[in-house]
Amino acid sequence: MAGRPSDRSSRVQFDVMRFPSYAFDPTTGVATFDYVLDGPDPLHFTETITLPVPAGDRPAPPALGRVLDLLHVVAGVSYYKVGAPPRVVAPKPVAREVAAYFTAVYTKGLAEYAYRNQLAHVLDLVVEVPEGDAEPAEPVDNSQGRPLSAVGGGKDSIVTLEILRAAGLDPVPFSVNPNPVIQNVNAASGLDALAARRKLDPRLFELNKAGALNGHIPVTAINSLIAIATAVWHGLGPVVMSNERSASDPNLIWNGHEVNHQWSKGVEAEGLLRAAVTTHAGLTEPYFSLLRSLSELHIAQLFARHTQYDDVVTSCNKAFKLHDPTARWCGDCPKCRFVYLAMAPAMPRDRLNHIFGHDLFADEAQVPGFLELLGIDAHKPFECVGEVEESVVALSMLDDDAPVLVALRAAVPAEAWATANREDVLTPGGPTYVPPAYAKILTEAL
Ligand SMILES: CC(=O)N[C@H]1[C@@H](OP(=O)(O)OP(=O)(O)OC[C@H]2O[C@@H](n3ccc(=O)[nH]c3=O)[C@H](O)[C@@H]2O)O[C@H](CO)[C@@H](O)[C@@H]1O[C@H](C)C(=O)N[C@@H](C)C(=O)N[C@@H](CCC(=O)O)C(=O)O
Ligand SMILES: Nc1ncnc2c1ncn2[C@@H]1O[C@H](COP(=O)(O)OP(=O)(O)OP(=O)(O)O)[C@@H](O)[C@H]1O
Repeated sequence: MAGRPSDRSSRVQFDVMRFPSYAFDPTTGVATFDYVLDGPDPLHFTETITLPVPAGDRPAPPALGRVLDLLHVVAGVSYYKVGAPPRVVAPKPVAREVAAYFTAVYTKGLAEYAYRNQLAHVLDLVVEVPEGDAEPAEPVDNSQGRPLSAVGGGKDSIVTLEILRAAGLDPVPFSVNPNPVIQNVNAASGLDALAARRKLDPRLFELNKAGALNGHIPVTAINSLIAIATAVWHGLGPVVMSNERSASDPNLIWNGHEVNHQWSKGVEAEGLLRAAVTTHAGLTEPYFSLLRSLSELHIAQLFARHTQYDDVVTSCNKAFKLHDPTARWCGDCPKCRFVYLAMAPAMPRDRLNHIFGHDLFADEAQVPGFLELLGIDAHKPFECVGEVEESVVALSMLDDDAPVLVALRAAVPAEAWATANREDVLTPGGPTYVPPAYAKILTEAL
């Protein structure tokens, strides 16, 4: 069928998503991943991911190919969402742990997309795996290597980088598509960083412009596998993430399923990814989040110790858009409001306003947005923000009479104050996969 992309994506039914092939060139670091939404009138896509090539002709180890096998399937979510076919068929036989990870990424990772587009079947998908035995992986003991520390430009990864550095672990900063924010954060760290490039198939943007199905994808799962592939090729140790405790909390329940905007940052995704990589690629210590036990409020307090990033740190997601990004904080979105509130108890107001370039507590138009964070009148926004309790505790730690604070104090009901416990929010807790040696340095840093 000919026609504009919208005709093809929004009217044509696709039967199945397939993964025809991928290729990797170790001389350039370029990997190309092919996808097809199959049906009477199929759509083909190719994504290109360029890994940094290690110095000294370091050969690509077998484990690298194994990690790329996983990345091929996981990066397919961007293209799956164009048509949401009822079947997804993985390209080759894999172990149970790997199949479970694939299914979780396509269901839980796409839950917000499914909810917003009312595509209930997406949450019930089971990624099909061809018959046959998965070839076992050779064990690779990577636990003692230099950690690769994923840097996203925001406060959390800065805190991790500084904890690893202070412990003498000589971390290697790493980012996918570092934009000026990330480049400036790396420059402020003074450490030599690695970077990978990721290029979505431009066809996707044409289809989106023409009204194709679209929505949120679990981007941390993709960035994490690119980071693991880079660490493997460069002979580094574990990939260390900065995903916090509250990332595991769902935004809402829909048709009996949890919908979590941050699913691939959560602890369930972390455990499933670790199991998949260990089983399929043999790495003994592939990946963990150092900050998993901490609240955002706690991380903000740790961030406040490091003033050398004040001119560059940026957590606002609008600065990370592929097209027309803001230079830094937009000053008017849930993420800006949440991070501003979380940092406020930890630093003087003029330092906070210098970091943000905005005084959010002076702007009464922001009150409804802050009320949302405080759990009044809405579910947790589909954004990278902490728990309601963290926001209430942060507010309880502020005692000045800025106009927004006065309005918020008056609006928070008595029971919310009573249930928000500062001790709970600022005490590390919950399940983590942090290995003992790293848990020790975290404890020493707190
Ligand atoms: C920057 C951002 O927040 N983007 C979300 C936004 O997309 P938008 O159209 O406003 O801008 P772009 O990100 O430039 O995307 C352009 C189109 O490309 C599609 N796309 C992008 C990346 C990708 O890997 N695959 C893609 O298909 C995208 O759908 C656009 O059509 O709204 C989108 C729809 O809700 C979101 O999906 C975009 O989110 C990005 C993928 C993104 O990087 N978001 C992170 C800042 C983010 O949300 N991180 C979460 C963790 C989520 C997780 O589980 O990993 C967090 O930090 O808590
Ligand atoms: N472009 C990227 N490349 C590599 N890792 C990234 C990238 N963007 C985010 N990450 C990592 O993904 C995880 C989640 O990102 P997130 O944006 O929450 O973290 P952050 O930027 O460190 O802090 P903040 O929550 O303040 O924005 C972090 O471990 C972060 O380091």
